[in-house]
Amino acid sequence: MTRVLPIDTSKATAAPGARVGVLLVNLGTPDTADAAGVRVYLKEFLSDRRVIEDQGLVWQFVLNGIILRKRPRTKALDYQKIWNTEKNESPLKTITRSQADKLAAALADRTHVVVDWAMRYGNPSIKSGIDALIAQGCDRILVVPLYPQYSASTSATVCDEVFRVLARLRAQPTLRVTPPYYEDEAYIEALAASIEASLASLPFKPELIVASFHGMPKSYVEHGDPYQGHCVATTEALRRRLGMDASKLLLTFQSRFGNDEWLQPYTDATMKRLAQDGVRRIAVVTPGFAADCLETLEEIAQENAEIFRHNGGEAFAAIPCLNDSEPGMDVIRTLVLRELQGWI
Ligand SMILES: C=CC1=C(C)c2cc3[nH]c(cc4nc(cc5[nH]c(cc1n2)c(C)c5CCC(=O)O)C(CCC(=O)O)=C4C)c(C)c3C=C
Ligand SMILES: [Fe+2]
Ligand SMILES: [Fe+2]
Repeated sequence: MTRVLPIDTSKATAAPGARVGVLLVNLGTPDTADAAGVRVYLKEFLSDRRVIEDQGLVWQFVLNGIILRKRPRTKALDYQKIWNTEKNESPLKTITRSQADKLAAALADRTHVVVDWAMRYGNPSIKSGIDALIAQGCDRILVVPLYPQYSASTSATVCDEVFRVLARLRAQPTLRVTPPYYEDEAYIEALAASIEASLASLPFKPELIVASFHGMPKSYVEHGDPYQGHCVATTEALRRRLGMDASKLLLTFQSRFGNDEWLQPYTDATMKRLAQDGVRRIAVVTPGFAADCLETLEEIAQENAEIFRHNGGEAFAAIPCLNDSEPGMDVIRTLVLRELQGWI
């Protein structure tokens, strides 16, 4: 008996040609800054087993009965504070698109390279990105998860989704995925340059700098996720490059979600403690985010600034992420060109 693969050939037939596709991928964000948009986004995000590892009945009840009833409304208000009203989209989308445009411009002399971008959750989806690259004749694709530090909840889930899309294709493109770049020279150099430039432009001199990374449940690391080690390696490399010790460049973890213990020290508790201990002027850098987003523009620059000031702090600066800046694009370009070797 002939076995027929259940393959979707509607859009994804490869055009003849030998082009190389580069797909930048970041986490994802709601399509609209209202409760309905945030609900759709959170439902997809928090139903991912890579993010919430125990998707059992208790979680189904908590997610559908509690979180998705309340959180979309409160988070929509947060998104409204940072929304790009000109483009009517989340900053994460604006910045990721610009990173892709600038990378395409930098690779313009390689006419057979096509650059596109996608979001792991929401839009534009990874499927639409891969379909578009294949439709332009790409038979090789380099996927670039925009996370300097690897974690299963971010980098691995990008690969999961890419492989789900490829699983439906008869004529699959050849695939490469960029590795985490948590201590690459270009990345550390770009972070250091951006910190030095920000410090030089501030109207005050911070007594210390806090490097705040997105947190995760401690148990994920105990089960083998290398994320914490990557964050430590980035921070230590930055300390060496800036000539600062652990008392001048602190490492913290933000964005705790739920009641489990997450990686410590927590950013918000550190803000409170520092201010109460008499620190008056600080700067916060967020090296784990390739682009500014809700977690940097609202949680750090607004919420944590407020916690610091409320407890006696006087001056707080949130240093922008590398985004599509010259040093930021240097990181992405260097990574992509290195991983495209042999293909271009
Ligand atoms: C268990 C939950 C979560 C884990 C683990 C997690 C890891 C993780 N996340 C990022 C990057 C981003 N997260 C963002 C938002 C966000 N993250 C979680 C939960 C977990 N993240 C939630 C529920 C949300 C949505 C906001 C909220 O409801 O609080 C974002 C911002 C997206 C945006 O729209 O701007 C980013 C980016 C990393 C790097 C990471 C790795 C440990
Ligand atoms: Fe997150
Ligand atoms: Fe947050």
